[in-house]
Amino acid sequence: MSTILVTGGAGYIGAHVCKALARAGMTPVTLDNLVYGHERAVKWGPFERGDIADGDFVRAVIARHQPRAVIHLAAFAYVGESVSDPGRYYRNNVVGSLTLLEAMRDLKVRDLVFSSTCATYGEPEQVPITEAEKQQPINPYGASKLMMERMMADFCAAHGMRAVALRYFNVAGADPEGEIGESHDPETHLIPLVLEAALGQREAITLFGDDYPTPDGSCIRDYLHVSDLADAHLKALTWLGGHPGFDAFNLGNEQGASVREVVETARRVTGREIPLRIGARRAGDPPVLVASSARAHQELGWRPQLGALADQIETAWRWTLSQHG
Ligand SMILES: NC(=O)c1ccc[n+]([C@@H]2O[C@H](COP(=O)([O-])OP(=O)(O)OC[C@H]3O[C@@H](n4cnc5c(N)ncnc54)[C@H](O)[C@@H]3O)[C@@H](O)[C@H]2O)c1
Ligand SMILES: O=c1ccn([C@@H]2O[C@H](COP(=O)(O)OP(=O)(O)O[C@H]3O[C@H](CO)[C@@H](O)[C@H](O)[C@H]3O)[C@@H](O)[C@H]2O)c(=O)[nH]1
Repeated sequence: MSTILVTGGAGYIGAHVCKALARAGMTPVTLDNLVYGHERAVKWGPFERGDIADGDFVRAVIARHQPRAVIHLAAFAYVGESVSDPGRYYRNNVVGSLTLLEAMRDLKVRDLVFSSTCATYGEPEQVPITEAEKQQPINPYGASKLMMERMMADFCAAHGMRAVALRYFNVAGADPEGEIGESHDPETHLIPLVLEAALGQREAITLFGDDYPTPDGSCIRDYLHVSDLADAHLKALTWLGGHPGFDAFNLGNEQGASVREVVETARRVTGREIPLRIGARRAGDPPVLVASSARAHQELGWRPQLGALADQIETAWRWTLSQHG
């Protein structure tokens, strides 16, 4: 059986990746320090609690489990916080990732799939965004992810590694079978906050800026279901086998939805009231981020199945109800 080390496997996306790996007959080994993750989400394969920045620990985990590849999701991912506390982001996402890369180099684990982000593009010149777009991040979170991409490319060139950066757009929804979902504390993502408002746990949702250059004035994002995203990791692992060096893929649905549209869709799906207040813009938010995933379709043979925003919100709503309902 093939063993895959999954850093951040106790987190939202990582747990869905572990489930997909197990379903495909592989053994995921979760490495997570639980700073944001949950031990109860580690349901498939062994759990190693610790920090990616602890080189001795990472080396011991690799020596013990002999993974054939690493999927690296462990990171801090709050855009707003990265603007107010950049050191926290560079330390965890850059220094921590470098420690992991060095451990892989030392123990000769060649293959790496990395959680990157469309935030590495900053404010794109062309939408939909292809991989050819210039990477000019406008917040430290995006910059920290871009730095890791550069380190990966250099390690591939110097040490014969094979690595792929998956540049996710906005990840949404929950496991359609209801086993896992999104449970962040603090929660900053739009859809879970909207659903908390639908549940009555939060008075209203604040719209961060209604004066963007978009048709309804609110920011547009490309929402991708977390199970579709998990599937792309499996496809990327297979693809790496025949492709030495570094490469990157944009992963999205190629459709934009505005914040107002997300709220409207959630009202329809839940049948509940969701009060909306207009607030100020949030620092570091580009107006429009929509993917071109043509390369991922062609090269990886990946196609999202849950493209409709209403379906994505529906899975998240069922998860929310199961946790709080
Ligand atoms: N959620 C999104 O929309 C989105 C979009 C683009 C990229 N990403 C990236 O995907 C990855 C996963 O995101 P998520 O939404 O699942 O976040 P998450 O916070 O739920 O998961 C991250 C996990 O990493 C762990 N972790 C953090 N630092 C660690 C460290 N130093 N050592 C060990 N474990 C550590 C946390 O405990 C957590 O379980 C992140 O790298 C994020 O940047 C997320
Ligand atoms: O209470 C809220 C929360 C969010 N938003 C807006 O909703 C949109 C989506 O915000 P959010 O769900 O916080 O996602 P992003 O800030 O777009 O960031 C996510 O998506 C990025 C890729 O686009 C990833 O890199 C990040 O890790 C991930 O957190 C943005 O325009 C926000 O300004 C609001 O108006 N009100």
